[in-house]
Amino acid sequence: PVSKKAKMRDGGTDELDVCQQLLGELETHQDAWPFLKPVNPKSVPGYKKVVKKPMDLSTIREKIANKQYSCLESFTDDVNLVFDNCERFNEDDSEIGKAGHIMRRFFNKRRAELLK
Ligand SMILES: Cn1cc(C(=O)NCCCNC(=O)c2ccc(F)cc2)ccc1=O
Repeated sequence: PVSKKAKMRDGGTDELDVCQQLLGELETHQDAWPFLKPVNPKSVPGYKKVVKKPMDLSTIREKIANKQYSCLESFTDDVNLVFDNCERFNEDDSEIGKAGHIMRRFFNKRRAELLK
């Protein structure tokens, strides 16, 4: 496979490669289940009022496909939005709250590794 160093040859495509690599790893993580699809406001009372900017991994996948991310930073902002929304709405010691913390730590670790 392409070496990590080569990944950071030039801005554009390489950053997009890193986004796709990271998103794939988030989607297949065992604790990703709360974040795979948009939260259904009908089945989660209060969510619509509390969470002003909903975001989830399938929406991020769609945005990548539609070339809506200009750089790794704009992609990172949406990933962080997923986990910030989660912290806002869920107790830290709840199942979904714990999954959010695990997934955020995993994302930050893998992003740092891929940028080395
Ligand atoms: C991020 N967030 C999610 C929920 C939530 O209830 N989300 C639906 C989870 C139900 N989804 C599954 O159980 C599932 C999904 C995919 C899969 F492959 C297996 C199981 C509530 C508050 C909140 O802040």
